Order: sequence, then structure tokens, then C-alpha cells
Amino acid sequence: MESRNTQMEMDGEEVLKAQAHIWNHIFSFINSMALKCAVELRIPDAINRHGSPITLSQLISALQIHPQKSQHVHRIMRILAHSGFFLIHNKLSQQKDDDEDEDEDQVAYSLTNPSLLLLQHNPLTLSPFSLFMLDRVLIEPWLFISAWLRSDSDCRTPFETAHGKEFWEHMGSEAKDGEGFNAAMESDAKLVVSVLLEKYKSVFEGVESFVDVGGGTGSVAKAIAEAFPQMKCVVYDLPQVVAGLEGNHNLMFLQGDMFQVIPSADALLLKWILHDWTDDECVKILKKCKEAITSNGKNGKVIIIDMVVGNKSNKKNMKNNDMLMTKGKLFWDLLMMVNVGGKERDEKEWAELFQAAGFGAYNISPILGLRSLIELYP
Ligand SMILES: C[S@@+](CC[C@H](N)C(=O)[O-])C[C@H]1O[C@@H](n2cnc3c(N)ncnc32)[C@H](O)[C@@H]1O
Ligand SMILES: O=c1cc(-c2ccc(O)c(O)c2)oc2c(O)c(O)ccc12
Repeated sequence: MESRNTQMEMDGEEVLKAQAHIWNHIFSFINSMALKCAVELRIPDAINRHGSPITLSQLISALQIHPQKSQHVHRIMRILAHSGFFLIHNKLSQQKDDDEDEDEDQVAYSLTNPSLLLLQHNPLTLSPFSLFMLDRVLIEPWLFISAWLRSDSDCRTPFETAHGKEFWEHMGSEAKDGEGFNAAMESDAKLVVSVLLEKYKSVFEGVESFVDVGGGTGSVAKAIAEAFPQMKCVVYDLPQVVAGLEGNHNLMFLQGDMFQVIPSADALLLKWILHDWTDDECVKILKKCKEAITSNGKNGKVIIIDMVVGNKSNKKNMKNNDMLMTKGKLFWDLLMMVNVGGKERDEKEWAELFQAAGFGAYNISPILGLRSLIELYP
């Protein structure tokens, strides 16, 4: 027998532990799908509109659940409460308890920080991202990783294996998906730029002209143009993304391909751009950036917002937090492999790219949660 003794090397308790470990992994998608359901039903908004902890029966009627299904709602709420999305208040015992679920009117739910960030009208909402990411189109490529790894086809990504088109091409030709992606990007852009302008405004001091390369629909550039009315700001992206978008006196939308040319400026921003591309492609983009910040005798800089894998987060002495961060970075790295053919990089890999593109100095500030702000000088 080939598998001789494998069981005997573990005692009973170890086998059970291993089994639980595997179950946890198999069932991880259930967390994602419960979240998706809550976002689709707009459960956070229903609780928020209520204004105080909402009872199960009030929630069921606010969500317009079919009467035959109403007995299931608490099960969705229970798993999400367990994951920190809602607090459960047990009215009988006046205690908060994340397992209680019995009587519809004895149980009430309130919001937590993560569910506040899912409210539709929160300017920093992550709801569009959750819906986009958990849509069939974005889930399907994950079923093709092993086939893609073995295949001799020249598909760049499992995304292309699944859909027959590269990610950017797909987002350009399927209007609904393109809008979903841009909305997801926008919500993140707003979140990041608000932190940037609140805590790190000095990055933009002395900058008279600014180009957000691959700037999407312009949320970052808009906020910067408002904060610095004298600065000339440009959003540079593919035609499919910026066509028809209107600027104002210090904000302009420009169509183009960053592999061909990048408009000249004192400062360029590459937010969530380089992680989309291979090392060779990044070097090409960075060389174009260097031309853009050194032409006309300028001595500008490139501002990169992306992850630096293995970098200590700025929260000190928080082991759990660091573990969470690391896991997030590993997820992101695979997301880039599966969708766009990019990757997340550690500091050594970043430094190699910068050197290969002819830059002289860089400075990394780990100030944006999982991501860092990298300033890059010629
Ligand atoms: C991951 S998104 C990041 C958007 C934005 N910087 C942000 O962080 O919210 C990447 C952006 O790069 C743009 N892009 C892709 N290929 C490009 C190219 N060749 N030239 C210019 N922009 C491009 C995409 O259209 C998309 O808006
Ligand atoms: O499929 C993607 C999804 C997201 C994404 C992740 C978290 C957010 O909170 C958000 O708003 C968007 O980001 C991507 C990205 O940044 C890429 O460069 C390429 C693909 C994706």
C-alpha cells in the first residue's frame, strides 16, 4: 500500500486538528459569500437607517425578506457577527453576545467599524469593491490556476484562461464590469487620498504640476487639485476609462498609454499601477516616468503607492495585526497573479526595479495600512 503509515505518524488528536485545518480552508469562501449577501441586501444600510440596534424582526421587514425565508436571516447575521461585522445584543440578558440567536425580538444588531465601511453613502465605502470582487466574472479565474500553470498556451493569467481576454481588455469591452472595476478603484482612491492629505500633505509641497498615471476616474487627482488650487493636475489613463470625463481650471483628463509616453510633470503618482505588471513591464513604465520628471531641466519625483512585502507595518508591538497584514499581502500577491499578471514585491525587488530604470534614490514610508508610500528620485 502506497500510503502506508501516514496515519500512524499522527495521533488521533493531530488527525482531528489537521481535519479542522482543512475544513477551515475549504470553507473560507463561505465568509466571502455571507459578506456578499449582506452587501447585496444592504444590511448595513438597513441597520444604519434604523438608528439604534435593530431587532431581527425589524431587520427582516426592512430587508423585504420573503416570509417563507425569514427564519434564515439570523444565520447570515450570526456568521457575520462572528467575523466582527455586527454586534449582537441580547435584550433579555442585556448582554452583548455573538452567539445568541433565538427569539426574533430578543436579539438586536448594531454596526461595527467594518460594517460602517460598507454603508452605501459612506464616502469611503467598500461595498462596490465587495460586489465586484465576489462577482462570477472575478471568481471564475480562481478555478483555473492549476490548469493555467500546466498549460502551454500563452495566456498571461488565469483570468485570460477563464475569459479568453486579458483583464484590461475585458474591463474595456464589458461596460458593466468596467464600471464595477472603476467604482471599486474609486472607493479605494478616496480612502487613500483622504489619509494622504490628512497625514502626509508635505509630499506635495513645492509641486506645481502633477500627473496621476493610470489615475482611473480621477478621485485622487480631484482631491489633490482641490487641496492645492495652484497645482496643475492631470489624470492620465486609457481612453476607455477617461473618455468623456470633465476636468476644471486645474484638473485635466488625458487619454494615453503609459508604455508609450507619460506627460511631463514635477510629480507623478503611480498608485496601484506597478503591482499590475511584470518586472520588465515595470522597468519600461519607470523609464517613461524618469523621462517625464527630468525633461525640460526638471528634477521631479515619482510617488508610488503600493505594497512592500515583508515591511514592518507602522503599528508597533502588534503581533496579531502584523499577521493579518502579512496574510493580506499574500492574498494580494495571488490576486495580481490571477487577474493581471502582476505581483507584490519586497523591498529588494523594488530596489532592483528602481535601479534598472535608472533612478538614484528612494524612500519608503509604510503609512497606508497594508501599503507604503515610496518616493522615487532620479
Ligand atoms: C489598478 S487600477 C488603479 C487606478 C488608480 N490609480 C487607483 O489606484 O485607484 C490601474 C489603472 O491603470 C490603467 N491602465 C492600464 N493600462 C494602462 C496603460 N497602458 N496606460 C495608462 N493607464 C493604464 C487602468 O485603466 C486602471 O485605471
Ligand atoms: O481585481 C482587482 C481588485 C482590486 C481592489 C482591491 C481592493 C479594493 O479595496 C479595491 O477597491 C479594489 O484591485 C485590483 C488592482 O488594484 C489591480 O491593480 C488589479 C486588479 C484588482
